[in-house]
Amino acid sequence: MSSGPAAPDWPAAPQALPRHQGPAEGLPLHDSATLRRWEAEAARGLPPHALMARAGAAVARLGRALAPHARQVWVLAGAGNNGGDGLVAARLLQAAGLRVRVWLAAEPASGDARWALAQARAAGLAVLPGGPPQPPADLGPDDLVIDALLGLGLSADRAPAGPVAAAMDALDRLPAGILAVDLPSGLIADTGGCAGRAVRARWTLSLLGLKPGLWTAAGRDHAGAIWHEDLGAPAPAEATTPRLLDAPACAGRWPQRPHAAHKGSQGDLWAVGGAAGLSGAIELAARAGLAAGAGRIHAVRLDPAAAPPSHPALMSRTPQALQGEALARATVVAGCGGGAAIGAWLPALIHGAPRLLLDADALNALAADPALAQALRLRRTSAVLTPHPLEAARLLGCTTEAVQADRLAAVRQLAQRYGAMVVLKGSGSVLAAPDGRCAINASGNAALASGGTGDVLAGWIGGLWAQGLDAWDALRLGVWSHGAAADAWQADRGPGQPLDALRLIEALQDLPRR
Ligand SMILES: NC(=O)C1=CN([C@@H]2O[C@H](COP(=O)(O)OP(=O)(O)OC[C@H]3O[C@@H](n4cnc5c(N)ncnc54)[C@H](OP(=O)(O)O)[C@@H]3O)[C@@H](O)[C@H]2O)[C@@H](O)CC1
Ligand SMILES: Nc1ncnc2c1ncn2[C@@H]1O[C@H](COP(=O)(O)OP(=O)(O)O)[C@@H](O)[C@H]1O
Ligand SMILES: [K+]
Repeated sequence: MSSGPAAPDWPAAPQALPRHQGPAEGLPLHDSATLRRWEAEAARGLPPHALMARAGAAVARLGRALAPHARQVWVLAGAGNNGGDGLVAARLLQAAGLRVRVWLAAEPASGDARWALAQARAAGLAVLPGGPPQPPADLGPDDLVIDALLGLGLSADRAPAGPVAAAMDALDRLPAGILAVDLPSGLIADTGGCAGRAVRARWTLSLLGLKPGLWTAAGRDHAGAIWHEDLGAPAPAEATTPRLLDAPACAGRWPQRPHAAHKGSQGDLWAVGGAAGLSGAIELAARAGLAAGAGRIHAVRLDPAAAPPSHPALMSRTPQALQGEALARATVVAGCGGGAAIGAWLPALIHGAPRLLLDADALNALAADPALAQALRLRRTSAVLTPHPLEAARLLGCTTEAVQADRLAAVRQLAQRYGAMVVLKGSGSVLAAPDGRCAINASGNAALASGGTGDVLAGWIGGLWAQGLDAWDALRLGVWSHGAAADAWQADRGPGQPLDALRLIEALQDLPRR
């Protein structure tokens, strides 16, 4: 082995997520500008190349742990520092006795990466820049591939072309597991979008900080299992950084149910919607509120011709019943299957309901009527909005593509514009409050992509909120546990199994409350 830095002095093994011991509000997720500042500050206090040496060593060590039966490793390195990390890992893996081949996109430009290349060559690795990316012919499923093509320095506005694109093509066709260095190449750290395309990794080792884009939009499909290595560099304090919403961040947040609890002490949930032909949505929301543990559940049908709820524990109500004392005590979930009729009831609900969640057609009514939006902003108590991307686009007056291109920006804008707490649903749901708090949900999967699961979410959050949680806690816990129930379902049955809305309610009931 060459005379590189002496044994790299990283402090701890990379951390697997989500088994972390993070802060109660969730692990911080850092944007790329903060990561760049963090990197520069850390580098100032360390000998030359130390950060890259630590990063490469962490990649090598994790690679060996994840692919313990690998006999050979193929490292694809770009010309930037991401490639430099890959070159360090290549050298260390070779020193550990593995057969290592390296493909390098081009001669590196930065001092750190040039140093890593020189070290790799001195260790006897044949690394010539360019040339077609040819995987080793006998690369097998137990072997390891390291994606060190592009990291934080990705230019998001151009799709990879030339040699890097050819390397990505080669990565698409491999039998072996891919470990992405810092980010799956092509994934945009801040948004989870792709610069035209991105590598699909089996694992990603996120360096220094965790990036929001690993958890939302396309991130979940490309990052695989996410690991973290902070390189021993203390994180900058960023009060408004989005937080990762995962099991540890929700532990101990469930509503309490004292021994002497009775239905009157566990809150009144009113689910308002149920236009003709859409009564299933209101029933799903009401059943989810019941499963969440709310004391009394009232299902309000806006159209008397709509079918009454079929579950015997649900009380069927007319909209006129929701006023006076009843309204003043109510947690109201409005809009599931509401049709156009919900609009007429919103002024009274916005004015009178102390806890109000708007979903589906209530959101469409809100988007169409500036007076409702103004009334919502003037409310003195919390409101929650639960749009999917199309509803969010209507509320913001933009396209769904614009919402999805930067989900964090969209949800923050919604929270500001409507003075409400908002969850923008979809793969990696993002949450924001008007005071700047923000989170990305780590749970959930495509089993939820079926009609009615959003109605369940609305009723489930409402049912938790009705039991005395504050609005942000109810929203966080509701969104995370909704996804966690789908994860538990999928863990039992394997991926690809859809989860219908009624089964989802059962899965929510089965979820341990810890
Ligand atoms: N910061 C940290 O936390 C730490 C950083 N570290 C590591 O450094 C990484 C960041 O390194 P970085 O800044 O050198 O950028 P990087 O990701 O290698 O990309 C630049 C290269 O990609 C190319 N390229 C860009 N866009 C492209 C596109 N669309 N399509 C095709 N090519 C494109 C670009 O080419 P060019 O624009 O010059 O043509 C250039 O060659 C970071 O992710 C982590 O791994 C650790 O060592 C220590 C802690
Ligand atoms: N691919 C996915 N990954 C994670 N969650 C998903 C996925 N697809 C859908 N969901 C979740 O399922 C729910 C669907 O809500 P919504 O689109 O309002 O459905 P509906 O209106 O039919 O009830 C949301 O909570 C959303 O976050
Ligand atoms: K990478």
